[in-house]
Amino acid sequence: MSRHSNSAAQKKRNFFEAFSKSKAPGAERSVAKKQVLEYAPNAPHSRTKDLKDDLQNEVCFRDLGVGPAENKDDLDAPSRVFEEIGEEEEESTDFKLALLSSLQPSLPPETLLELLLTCNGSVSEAAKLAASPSKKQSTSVPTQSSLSTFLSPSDTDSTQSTRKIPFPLPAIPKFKTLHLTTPSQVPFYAPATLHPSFLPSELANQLLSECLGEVPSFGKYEFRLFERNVSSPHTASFFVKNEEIAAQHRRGYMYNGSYLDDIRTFTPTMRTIVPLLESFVNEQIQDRITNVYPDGQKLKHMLPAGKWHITSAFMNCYDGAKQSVGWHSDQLTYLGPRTVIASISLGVEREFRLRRVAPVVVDTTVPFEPEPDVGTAETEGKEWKWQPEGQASIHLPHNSLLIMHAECQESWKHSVHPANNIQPHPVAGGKRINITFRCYRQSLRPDKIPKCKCGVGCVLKTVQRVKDRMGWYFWGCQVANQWKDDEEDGDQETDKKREGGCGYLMWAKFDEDGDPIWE
Ligand SMILES: O=C(O)CCC(=O)C(=O)O
Ligand SMILES: [Fe+2]
Repeated sequence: MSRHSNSAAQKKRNFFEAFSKSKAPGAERSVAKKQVLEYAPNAPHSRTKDLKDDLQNEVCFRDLGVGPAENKDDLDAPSRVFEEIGEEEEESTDFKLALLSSLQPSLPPETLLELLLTCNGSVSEAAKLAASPSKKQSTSVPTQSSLSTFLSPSDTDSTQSTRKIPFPLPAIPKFKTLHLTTPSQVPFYAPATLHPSFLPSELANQLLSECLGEVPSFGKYEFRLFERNVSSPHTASFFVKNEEIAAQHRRGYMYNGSYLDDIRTFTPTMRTIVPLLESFVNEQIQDRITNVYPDGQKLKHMLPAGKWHITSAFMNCYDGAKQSVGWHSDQLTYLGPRTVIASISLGVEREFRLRRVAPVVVDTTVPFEPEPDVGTAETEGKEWKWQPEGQASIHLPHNSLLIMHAECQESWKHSVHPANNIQPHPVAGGKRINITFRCYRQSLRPDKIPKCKCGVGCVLKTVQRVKDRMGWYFWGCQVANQWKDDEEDGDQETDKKREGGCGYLMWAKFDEDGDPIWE
């Protein structure tokens, strides 16, 4: 049974934050017939330049290319690990493990493997990490431990905690993957906070067990990209906090033109951890306002401090090393601008990547004019040209909490990278479970959101690639990203219209606290 239905086409599947608990009957068959592509983050890059593509290209293929190696001395953070994209996996893992073992003979193989994974396969960096003082004190590492347990206090805290986090963040050189190996490094290179082990361990294990009970009935995201049906290489489902919110969702929450009709309520442990999350996340938001954002003020459109609360969550399951999620930013339709998302990881440790794709825009009511000294954009005459950047890589162990802060969805994209190897988790086996807890706004309920000319609820997005409009919000038609079923073939005119949608676009305005202003 599909999680989406639509009065016109019950079986349509959606993109963006589309969710399906289980596949539609016959989905496998239609997938094969229609040449469904599995959306892979490493697929060839397709650069888009205009607003139409901003609308259609929510998933941004990884912006890779062969370019000159950057000078590693350009950046001066000693504990950072850079790797050239494309240099990974030149030797087999066994070979690397043997090499690492010869450099660090006192460490057990599982420790060496975790080090190697954490360092994305770099033997030299893994050896450096293994040689750090706190590492030498302990030769056995608990399964799925955070990398922070390897590091001496000087690696984790003393240097970083006294430094001010820059805003906006400095650019990561293009073609580089910057491995952030300790939680304290994270906010210096990505708009995020990492807690390496958030819940009491019993509670985390209980949550994991409940989630593992849910995942067998999850389905893949299915959507349309560049006129082809595509399915995401992982499974997911959607949850809301209580029945009252579920009832609201059943009355019309849409994702790419279809109603979300299969909604689960939080499991008992999800409910238990809501207050813990809300209090920690609000604390972190306040800390960021005080210490990071300009003039100690919240960013325009952010919820006031203390107001972040959980209404809903996506639960994702990555079964095995190769399951992943491609580059995307989360759909803002019901979240509104400058949203904060709290993401808990359970089971197998996987690599989460973040890449800035647009300048950080603070005031979106006037045409964007970046400050000359931010180092995140460069000018040619009067035109601001966005420079492609490299990416930050954050390894998310069991029970870690990653907070994506308010600038994350508008200016950055994120992905879960396919892994070469994973270390199986004693309970989850090869699976990683991820729950992204979200705060939907009452002011952005479905009945308040504009409809496009196709009669379908609009999607809210940010302009990320069009000069002079960078950071502007718009309501747009999302029909082009609807999964197209077989039975829609035949009438060429109708098919053509469905394929491209109606092209509806309306600029979106929000007040200081991010609630919509309708004119
Ligand atoms: O699995 C993750 O860490 C990220 C999931 C995600 O990006 C999403 O649910 O939108
Ligand atoms: Fe996401």
